[in-house]
Amino acid sequence: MALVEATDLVREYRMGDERVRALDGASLSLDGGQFVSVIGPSGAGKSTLLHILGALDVPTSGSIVVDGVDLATLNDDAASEFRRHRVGFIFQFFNLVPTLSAWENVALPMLLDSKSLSSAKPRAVELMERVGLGDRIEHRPSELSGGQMQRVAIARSLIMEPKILLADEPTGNLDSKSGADVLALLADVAHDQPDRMVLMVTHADDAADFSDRVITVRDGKVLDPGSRPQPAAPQHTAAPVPGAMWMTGPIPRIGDSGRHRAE
Ligand SMILES: Nc1ncnc2c1ncn2[C@@H]1O[C@H](COP(=O)(O)OP(=O)(O)OP(=O)(O)O)[C@@H](O)[C@H]1O
Repeated sequence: MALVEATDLVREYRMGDERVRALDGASLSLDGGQFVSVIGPSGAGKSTLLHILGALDVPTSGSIVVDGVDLATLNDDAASEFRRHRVGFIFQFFNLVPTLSAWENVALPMLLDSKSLSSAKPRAVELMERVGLGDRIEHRPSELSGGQMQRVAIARSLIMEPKILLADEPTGNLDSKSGADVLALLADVAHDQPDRMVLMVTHADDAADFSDRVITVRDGKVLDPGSRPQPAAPQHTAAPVPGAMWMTGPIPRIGDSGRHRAE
């Protein structure tokens, strides 16, 4: 079974007497181990699709199953549990807490899951090293570049070992070099584990260069709904991004540092 199976998703918004169909029968099948870009014109329904995949929103009709969980059946508590443990979110403006250090930002999801700061630290530091920022763990967000802040956000999104990473315009606020580094890191993260995937909504011109698959959304529909694995990200392996030497090696799992998350 695919990691993500969406069938005939409809999301309708009511604005007074008017109805807007943000999604209008969108279907999609996605496998693990892939970096998938979602492109399409403004207002096509890309963000709406991403929100539904991440259990931030529910469809008006249609079915959405992620990692074997039927999201339409979840109550609020179960949806929040699903988001905490199975989904990582990455945003255009990083959403880091300015008063916390970089590693504390990375550890935050574990604190929200009732872990102590001290027990979360080794894992947070491991992930900071994984994204190439082992020498920036005590820096505050204001002391980091945009690209570095986004790498902290990626480390944070990984700390609960999610099955899907959802990124909404993650390079929209970055220069092209930092943006390419972030895209290469996301591709690397997707390829690390066969049961994890990264889905990114983007307008970036070079996104396709790093993606295993590019999906177009138009008028609330997915134009290519099939699951179609393609050769793994040729660009960043064939032609490494300059300065991206930190993008090697598997992401350490929580068990590697002797801790376990509560289920
Ligand atoms: N909360 C809402 N209430 C009413 N209409 C909404 C809401 N959210 C989205 N829409 C409408 O649904 C449609 C799809 O919006 P969506 O944000 O998914 O598009 P998008 O493809 O992500 O666009 P962009 O590339 O500009 O971010 C748009 O017409 C939008 O105005």
